[in-house]
Amino acid sequence: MVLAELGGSISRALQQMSSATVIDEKVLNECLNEITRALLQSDVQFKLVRDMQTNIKKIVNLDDLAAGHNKRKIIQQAIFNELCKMLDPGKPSFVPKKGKTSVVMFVGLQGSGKTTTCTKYAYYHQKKGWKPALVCADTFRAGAFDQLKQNATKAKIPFYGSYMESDPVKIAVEGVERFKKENCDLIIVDTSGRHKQEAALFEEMRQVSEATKPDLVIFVMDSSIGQAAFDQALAFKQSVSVGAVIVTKMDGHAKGGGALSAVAATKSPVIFFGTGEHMDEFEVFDVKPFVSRLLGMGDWSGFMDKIQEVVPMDQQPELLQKLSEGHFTLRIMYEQFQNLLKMGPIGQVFSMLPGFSAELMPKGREKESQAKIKRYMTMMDSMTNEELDSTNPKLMTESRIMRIARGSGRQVIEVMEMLEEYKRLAKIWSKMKGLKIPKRGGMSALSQNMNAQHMSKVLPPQMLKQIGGLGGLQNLMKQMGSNKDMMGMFGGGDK
Ligand SMILES: Nc1nc2c(ncn2[C@@H]2O[C@H](COP(=O)(O)OP(=O)(O)OP(=O)(O)O)[C@@H](O)[C@H]2O)c(=O)[nH]1
Repeated sequence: MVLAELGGSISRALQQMSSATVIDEKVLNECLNEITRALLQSDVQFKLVRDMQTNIKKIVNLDDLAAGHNKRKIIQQAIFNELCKMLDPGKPSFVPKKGKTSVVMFVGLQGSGKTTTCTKYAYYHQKKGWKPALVCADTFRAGAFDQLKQNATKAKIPFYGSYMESDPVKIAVEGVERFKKENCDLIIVDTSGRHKQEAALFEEMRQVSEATKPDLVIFVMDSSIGQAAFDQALAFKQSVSVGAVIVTKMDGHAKGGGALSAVAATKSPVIFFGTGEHMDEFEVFDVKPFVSRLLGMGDWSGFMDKIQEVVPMDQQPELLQKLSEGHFTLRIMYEQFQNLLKMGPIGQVFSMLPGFSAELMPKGREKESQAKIKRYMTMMDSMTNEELDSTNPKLMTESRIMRIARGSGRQVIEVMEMLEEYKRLAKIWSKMKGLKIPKRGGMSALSQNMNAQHMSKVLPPQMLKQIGGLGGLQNLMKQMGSNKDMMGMFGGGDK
């Protein structure tokens, strides 16, 4: 069962239970069985699911359920807490410090996405001002060095490897030494994989680890390996001292359950997850937002974080001011498109919003939307400053439209379509007029000042429908406001 479906199945099971007139043990058991089935289909290990069922039964008090309390919420909260508990190994992983040399070794089976993930990890830190370096100690797979070299060159990250040397330990040691001398603060060692767990692989891991003495060993796991996750993770943990997990390929038909099993097997936290083949399709793993997404509840804080990431802090007050004035120009639209493109795949961003499932923005359509945005921006590049900064649509005369089309090599009809899109957005923005702007806290503070009315006006209609209209949105926001844990989930509480 893919992630987006799990939330739906759990919601249905809860709905059925809350519509029963009397909630007795039998009804509760049926509901929990239904949820158990959904979790198993999402690849959560059988033993974990069984323990969770037992725990929930202990927590949920039947008398509370009968006394007119919100049964759904009580059980949903219990499931939420249990899943969070499963993903929390109780101790944090080693965290490298900027400016101080750390060696991080990556291990995992062939094809798990290890090499790709090494570069993503390096790139993520490089963007934050670190000085990372990559060492290719994978001498088993022909082409592994070329792949790492290509990725590293693209991201302008120094790398080390050899076409001639066949001893992975020797390469690893040489690479680490060289980058220590060059004062790199994050030395990443990519190791060999094998198609399956075999003694030779584990022996090689042990030797590389012994020789390079990594501060952290990261186990990379493909999220689509299903119920095999627990045993695979355990096998690696028994050979090298795995201290953290990265789960890859969480996009598309990913099942999230494997992550829970990997944590249980390695007693180490998941620290990042991969959501695509590109360098920036990589996210910090945060337990509460992840579980919230697993249960189809959205990840408001992740969405706001993305916005924080792409709208520079110094531009935020200005943008918020314009937002509150309902003053929307083509230039603002251009800047917002730029920000949107920086955010990465649009579907990935929208899937973080509560109630918005990935199904609404299928993979193929994302590319289409991005291409459209880029097309619009090319047309706007042919506009004058006056046109970009005006809110007066009358400036856009027929001859100007034809000129813009010619200048950007597009059809007149496409320019008109872009202007229609501008009008549609301007209308949405005009409804934001009068929104109270918080003095501090930028975008995330603003999100807490929005009321359901404001939100309903800016959300795409399709999405609003999915949440259950204005009523559904009000409920959702009430939940966000009335429950401390839920607040944490959506970024409003003391997470
Ligand atoms: N969709 C998707 N594909 C990914 C992700 N991470 C890696 N891949 C793809 O998975 C394939 C295997 O990735 P590699 O990085 O070559 O795998 P590896 O584990 O290093 O393989 P070995 O070097 O042989 O051990 C490549 O086609 C990657 O582009 C991800 O998060 N999502």
